[in-house]
Amino acid sequence: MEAISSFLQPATASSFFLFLATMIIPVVIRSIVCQISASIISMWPKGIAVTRELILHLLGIRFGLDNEPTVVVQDNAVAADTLLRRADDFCDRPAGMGGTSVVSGGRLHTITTQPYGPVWVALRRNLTSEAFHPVRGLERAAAHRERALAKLIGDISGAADGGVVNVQPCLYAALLSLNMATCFGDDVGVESEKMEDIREALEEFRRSLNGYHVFSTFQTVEEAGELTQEGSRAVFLPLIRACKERRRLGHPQNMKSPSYVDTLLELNVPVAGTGHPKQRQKLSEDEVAGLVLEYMGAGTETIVALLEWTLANLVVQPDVQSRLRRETVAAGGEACEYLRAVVMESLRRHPPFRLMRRQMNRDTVIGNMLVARGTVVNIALEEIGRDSKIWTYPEKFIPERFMPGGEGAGVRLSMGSSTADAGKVMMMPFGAGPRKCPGMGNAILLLEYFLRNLVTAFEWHQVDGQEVDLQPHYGFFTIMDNPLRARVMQLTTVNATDV
Ligand code: HEM
Repeated sequence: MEAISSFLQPATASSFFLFLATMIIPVVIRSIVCQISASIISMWPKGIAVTRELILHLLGIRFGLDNEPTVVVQDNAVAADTLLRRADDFCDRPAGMGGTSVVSGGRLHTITTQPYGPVWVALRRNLTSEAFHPVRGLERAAAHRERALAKLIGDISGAADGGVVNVQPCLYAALLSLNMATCFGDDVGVESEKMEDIREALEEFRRSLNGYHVFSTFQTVEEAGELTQEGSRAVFLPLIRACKERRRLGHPQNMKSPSYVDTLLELNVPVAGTGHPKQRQKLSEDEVAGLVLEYMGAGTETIVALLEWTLANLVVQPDVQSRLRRETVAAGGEACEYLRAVVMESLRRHPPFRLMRRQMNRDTVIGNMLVARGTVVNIALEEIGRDSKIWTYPEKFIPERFMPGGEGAGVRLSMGSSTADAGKVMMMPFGAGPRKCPGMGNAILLLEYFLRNLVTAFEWHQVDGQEVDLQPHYGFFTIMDNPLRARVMQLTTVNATDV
């Protein structure tokens, strides 16, 4: 009693009521408005979902920075219309929020975060015309791929504890070493302890991204971004400087086979905001570090996640695994139609990005709804690939659907900017339109390369008493909630087969 009465001394009592007025009442009002907006959301036409932030925005009510007006497009016809027919209205990404901001620590230095304009064109063109050039770039990386595969096979054989392997760390180490080699080149000696620092920086990047959810506050994202930016500078700047030194000494490797960092150091980008496209400048070291983090993050996490999901499905469905092995062996270890079907089914069923974010740069009609400039548009990539109007048993992993006669036969992943493509949209794991993923060709090549070698080198089985759990963990990337453990049986000594 004494404690309560002293708590209610006149001065404290008035602070208590002030506390009620400032803290509790807005929460109550907010909850009532949210209830109203939730009912409006439930009545919204199918195909487009709106968040309560958009309703609040339309009602003229905003609660802090995290209340961005947001639309979620769930229908593939609406998504195609949005991304292709109205591409110019959707070519920006939300600045200062989202995973893009995490990557750049809140500064617009990566391809993903650049506003649609000349700097974005220069950075993106550099990636696609060099490292990811469909012939020159991908051939340049062939030796790196072979080394990464040999490491992967060795690690899986070595890590088998009574035949049981934790798959993800082996995949991660192989993809990391491959991306390090294509990013920095062969001779910027990335010794194992440096590799460990890099793994930790990316782990930090992944942790901060996975802790990030679509409706996180701006502050959370910014804090995570600063941490990541700091860690990645410490790790990547010495390597970038080593590349610079190698260039200064005129090392022959730069001429023959430039790495991604070599191309970035060579690049001249337009000076943003001057309006003079011919006025150009070199990238700063920090900008290069941001682009390196983007390359390493996007190129490692996505491929590792998809390979792990695919192997998990092959463990659960031994008949699919046997058919894949049989047809790959029949094709002389090379890519075959069924391999492509397995990869397509994985991309449909387990796209690493559940949502893709854009921000509208003018008032536009999406579906039948007029949506204001500045609204964040989320395209629900996962839901689009699981639309039961298009896919039979959409939740099941059935590669046969992509074989001749199946509902997905002939589906194209690369919707360009042509509006004629819009009718063919059935899934878009790589996005669509001018800002679609520039790593798509490389990603498919890597998925097919590692997968065909992994199924011909090993048989993959369930661990006795441990069922494979296909539950997803939805962070920034969609990964397995319970990482895959598999019992492996070595079949052959592998000769890496490359494209
Ligand atoms: C299976 C692997 C991958 C998937 C599923 C994937 C998916 C995506 C998606 C959905 C987007 C957004 C596209 C849009 O807004 O329309 C994107 C953008 C991007 N991806 Fe990928 N990605 C993959 C691999 C890669 C790789 C290997 C790299 C490069 C190392 C990469 C680099 C990028 C970049 C730089 C962007 C931003 C493009 C821009 O804003 O212009 N991705 N990716």
